[in-house]
Amino acid sequence: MTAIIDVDHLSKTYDSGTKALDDVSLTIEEGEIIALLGPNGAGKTTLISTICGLVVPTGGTVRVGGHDIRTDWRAARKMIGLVPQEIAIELFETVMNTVRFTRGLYGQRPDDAYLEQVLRSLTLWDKRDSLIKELSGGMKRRVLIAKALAHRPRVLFLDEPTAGVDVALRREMWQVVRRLRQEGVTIILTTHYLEEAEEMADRIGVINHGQLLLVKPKAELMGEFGKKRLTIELYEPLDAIPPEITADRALDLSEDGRSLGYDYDTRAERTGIARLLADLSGAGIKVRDVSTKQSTLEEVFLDLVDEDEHAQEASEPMEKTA
Ligand SMILES: Nc1ncnc2c1ncn2[C@@H]1O[C@H](COP(=O)(O)OP(=O)(O)OP(=O)(O)O)[C@@H](O)[C@H]1O
Repeated sequence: MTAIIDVDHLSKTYDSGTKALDDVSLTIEEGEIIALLGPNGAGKTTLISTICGLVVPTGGTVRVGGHDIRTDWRAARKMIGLVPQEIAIELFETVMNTVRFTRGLYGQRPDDAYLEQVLRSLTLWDKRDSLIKELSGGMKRRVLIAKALAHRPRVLFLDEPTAGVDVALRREMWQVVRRLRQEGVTIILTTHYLEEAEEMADRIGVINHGQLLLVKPKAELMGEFGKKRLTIELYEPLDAIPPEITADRALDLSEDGRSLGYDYDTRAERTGIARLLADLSGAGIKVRDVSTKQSTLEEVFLDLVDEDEHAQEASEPMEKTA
């Protein structure tokens, strides 16, 4: 695969003094779907807006298809489509005219055959002559995608594509995005829905305080940071875990004393499960059932952000309490 976007040591400090991006470097391969996760105010929109040339960086460079977004912005922008967070479109215009107009804005020749293909792929073709104000919220969102695709970009940015959208519509949007990827469009999306990233992304980037904490293939992220929890149900309740069992293990006993919880790292060469079960048996503790649960992306994400918060706190100078 070849890199279509190359972000190198990008920084942005707004005039207000807010440091929204702090030395972000990121390479995005052609044809992938990458999800950017981060809490409110982490810098996701700023990163997208800077790559799209809407926000001027205070440091670093961005190249899109080899074109620098500042010195060669016309060529860079042609390759990009942006679906913004807010629905802001002319309500008294038809769907078809809306996308035609956007194509014109990019200085491209009319190409109704291509726009028909776009509207069909977004199941908007039947609505081509409807006014935007007559459409449902989900259809309006799809018009935003159609607009972003009107000039045939190779990279599509989706800023929280399903914020405030119901579950059925969210799944529909996911299908739309997958279809676009099949057509070869590279997709960068920001989301607050971990399920969305888990469902769709090839790679996941986590942003906090303007810094890119990591970017990893989804499977690797889940495997590397994922922990598993083993639950051991007991025949007889325990008042406390015998000391010879606790040893140096991360074990906990449920309130009713009927089950033991054991957290282990999926990366570890030895999980210690066999030894734990042997020790339980040796102590005469009979096991009724065992089950395991893999941590979700949500838990992995919260752990990462939490770790970063602690690291930030530790690096901040202590306030004087005079
Ligand atoms: N135009 C602006 N002027 C000044 N500060 C801004 C501007 N836009 C964003 N910020 C600040 O920069 C930081 C990053 O904001 P940004 O919108 O990029 O975060 P985000 O991760 O997209 O957040 P959310 O998930 O809430 O959309 C925040 O502290 C925000 O208040």
